[in-house]
Amino acid sequence: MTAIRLYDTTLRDGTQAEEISFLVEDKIRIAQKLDDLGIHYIEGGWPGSNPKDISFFQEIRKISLRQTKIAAFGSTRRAKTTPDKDNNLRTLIQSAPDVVTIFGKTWDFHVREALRISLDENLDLINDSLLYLKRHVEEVFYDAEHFFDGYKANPAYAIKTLQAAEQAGVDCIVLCDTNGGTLPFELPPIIAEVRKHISTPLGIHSHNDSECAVANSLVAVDCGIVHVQGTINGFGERCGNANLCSIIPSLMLKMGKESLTNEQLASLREVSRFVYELANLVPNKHQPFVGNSAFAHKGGVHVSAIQRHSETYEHIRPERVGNISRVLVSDLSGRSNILAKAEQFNIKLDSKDPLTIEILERLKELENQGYQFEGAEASFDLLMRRALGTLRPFFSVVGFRVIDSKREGEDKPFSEATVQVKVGGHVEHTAAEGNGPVNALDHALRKALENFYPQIKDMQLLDYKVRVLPAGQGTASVTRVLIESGDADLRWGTVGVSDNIIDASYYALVDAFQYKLLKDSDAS
Ligand SMILES: CC(=O)SCCNC(=O)CCNC(=O)[C@H](O)C(C)(C)COP(=O)(O)OP(=O)(O)OC[C@H]1O[C@@H](n2cnc3c(N)ncnc32)[C@H](O)[C@@H]1OP(=O)(O)O
Ligand SMILES: CC(=O)C(=O)O
Repeated sequence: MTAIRLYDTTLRDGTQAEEISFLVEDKIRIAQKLDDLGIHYIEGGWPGSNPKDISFFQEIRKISLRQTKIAAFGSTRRAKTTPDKDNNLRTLIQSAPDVVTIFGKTWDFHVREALRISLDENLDLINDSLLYLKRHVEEVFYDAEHFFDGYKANPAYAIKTLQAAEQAGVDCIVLCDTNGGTLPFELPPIIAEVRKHISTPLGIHSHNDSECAVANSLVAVDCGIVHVQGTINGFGERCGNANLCSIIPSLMLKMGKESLTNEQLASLREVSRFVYELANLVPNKHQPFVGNSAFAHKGGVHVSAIQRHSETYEHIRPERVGNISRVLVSDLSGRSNILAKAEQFNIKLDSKDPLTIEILERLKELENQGYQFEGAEASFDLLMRRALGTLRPFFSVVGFRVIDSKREGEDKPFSEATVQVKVGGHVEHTAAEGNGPVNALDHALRKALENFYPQIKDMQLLDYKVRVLPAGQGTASVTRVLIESGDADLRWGTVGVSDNIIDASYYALVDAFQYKLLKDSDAS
């Protein structure tokens, strides 16, 4: 088996993505996480670019890492200077990394238009920059920027630029698809030609502008490339970089390549989410391998089959990358979805039980009204228990009223809710103010229920989403409210639908409180 060296550039190319910026502390934490994951090289930044990146290299030296080598990134020297006087090259050496990676121009068009120098001058600056670095740094990598576009425009010159790097004794030459326009079938003949002229180990760095960055990286490995660059979650300039969260499992589980241990591979989803969290971005649900939906089964035909054998609709075992299989319920469900959910909620249900069909029909009817249970599993659990007649009625709401008013000269509107809640034989009448009508209703319901169920105090409303569903033929538009609640142990979602937003919120809130009481009573 060939071992593949993984080179992560989340902290450099990843930060070139719109909306992504990491503090030095974030970069250090991500570097430690990637070290635990087993990444071989971490490109920490461009020290010649900004003080934050200089400080990353100062700080990371104080941290003991298991096996990862830290790489600093920069460019070949500027045309009008010499390597020893070039500020960028000097800063790279001063940052004292394990590895230096510099990029240089391969494409004659770029040499003429971007650098505005002659083709020979460019060969000199690639060669003497790398020779100079090799004298000061143990391991030096060369990123051949725009390699594939350069090769297509002028193959002889593109190869000469790689030879200029090879003659300087670099440790790896990385073929870059900088503009991300290369398609997978174009790589094998080009890489085969490169291998006739270059014996230095080769790497790949692909961008995702044609949505082929992962495919191109895998094809390159299939052509004998041994060093793969990419980022966690595919963050990177424009449409992003090659996504290591897809490349790593494909290399290990499909191509039989050595890179991480199985245990490290099983932490991939956690690493992906950690990086999303520090980037302050919502994880992409539909991300292959590590996303929430990567192994979520919705169609009844799929659910029925995966219950017989999971591989019928799963390309790998989700546990291999730290993910799980999930069954969703919707109007595309069959009995298998209902039975799978019942099992998840510890509810005994038989496929031949007429109640299974009844629940399925009720589900489809509610989805037709605008309900959606994919993000509201707690409401679906309650729906099943109501249908089975096993839900303990912890409380009922006799009625509520919400007032929202604003007077001239007042900054904010005033919101107040009153509710009448019945618990056993007692009716509790409470009123509360809130920051908006739904918040007031939430406060009033809590105030009433806390007298009977003090554990309600532990519960918080974490997220509130409203969606106005377009009117169908002959029907008014309706509002769907999804609420996420949580306590110290769990988070759960509930849903309410009505043509009135307060009423829709009321249904979702009542389910949220019901579910809290149900789960606490099941646990006791
Ligand atoms: C393919 C990639 O993703 S490469 C990485 C790209 N990342 C970044 O650019 C982020 C960090 N960059 C920066 O902080 C800044 O651009 C700096 C500090 C590097 C340079 O800033 P400035 O000196 O103000 O130059 P500016 O950004 O305007 O232009 C880029 C300069 O680099 C030169 N340059 C570009 N590529 C190379 C190269 N491979 N070798 C040498 N010089 C290069 C350009 O010719 C231009 O110099 P000039 O204006 O003297 O002709
Ligand atoms: C080096 C690099 O980031 C690129 O060519 O895209």
